[in-house]
Amino acid sequence: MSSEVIRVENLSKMYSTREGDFHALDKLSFAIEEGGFVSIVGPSGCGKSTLLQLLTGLLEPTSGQVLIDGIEVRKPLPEKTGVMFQDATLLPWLTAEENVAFPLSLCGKDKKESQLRARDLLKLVGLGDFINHRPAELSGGMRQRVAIARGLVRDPRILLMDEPFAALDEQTRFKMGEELLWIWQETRKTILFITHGLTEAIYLSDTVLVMGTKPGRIIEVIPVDLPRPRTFEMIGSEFFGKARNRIWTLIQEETEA
Ligand SMILES: Nc1ncnc2c1ncn2[C@@H]1O[C@H](COP(=O)(O)OP(=O)(O)OP(=O)(O)O)[C@@H](O)[C@H]1O
Repeated sequence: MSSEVIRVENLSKMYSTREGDFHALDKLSFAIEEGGFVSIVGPSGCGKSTLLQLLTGLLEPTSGQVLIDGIEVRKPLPEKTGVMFQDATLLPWLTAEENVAFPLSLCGKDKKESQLRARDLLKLVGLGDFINHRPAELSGGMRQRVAIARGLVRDPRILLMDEPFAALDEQTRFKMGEELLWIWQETRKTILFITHGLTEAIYLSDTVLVMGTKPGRIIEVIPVDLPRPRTFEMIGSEFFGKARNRIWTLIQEETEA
């Protein structure tokens, strides 16, 4: 039986600005089951990154709460949540292996053990032959794979991903999505994936949460009833087309409102 790993309850966030309070998120509520893959899409500025920062514990909610494993998040919990951003944010002077092992060195783990763990993860993401390469010697897709390995290094149950493949070309992006699904199946992590790509969201996820704007809120929950493994041909299916049109219409209505 699956259990709930993430619960977001009536989550609201106001930012104080020179013009007064800005209502970024309004009473968001949703839950993600263990091992689930949930994507969030919505118009620019609807509060996706704000939501992710609240989930990481980097930002405090104005009201409501985020629960991880039933416990309220009040500070970053790197042992529970791995985070990935659009920019791989690797340290340029470190090798791929050292970058992946870096979070372990911060919490005082044994160096040899950390190296072995980093090496295993680099193999998992297909970079076993690149452990001694520095970020400048890797392609954009490879750098993102190093960032995935680093996100997994403390073996968190949850991966929070904020547009991780947005800067990649279309083919690399699709390939990275396939690889992420494979890694997800291997590791059974719970993934929350923020994207502007509607096809990407549907292709990867069990559920797509569509956000509206002003203030940011969830306007529709779209279950993706497609079998796994997902295949490229599914993108041309009637279900896929309908789901994409539905999300597109919702986002257009929000941007025009
Ligand atoms: N620190 C802040 N202070 C004031 N307003 C902020 C702050 N951070 C974000 N905002 C505002 O909150 C709203 C939501 O921003 P956020 O970055 O979460 O949206 P987003 O959906 O991730 O946007 P995008 O899709 O363009 O990346 C925006 O209107 C933004 O201008």
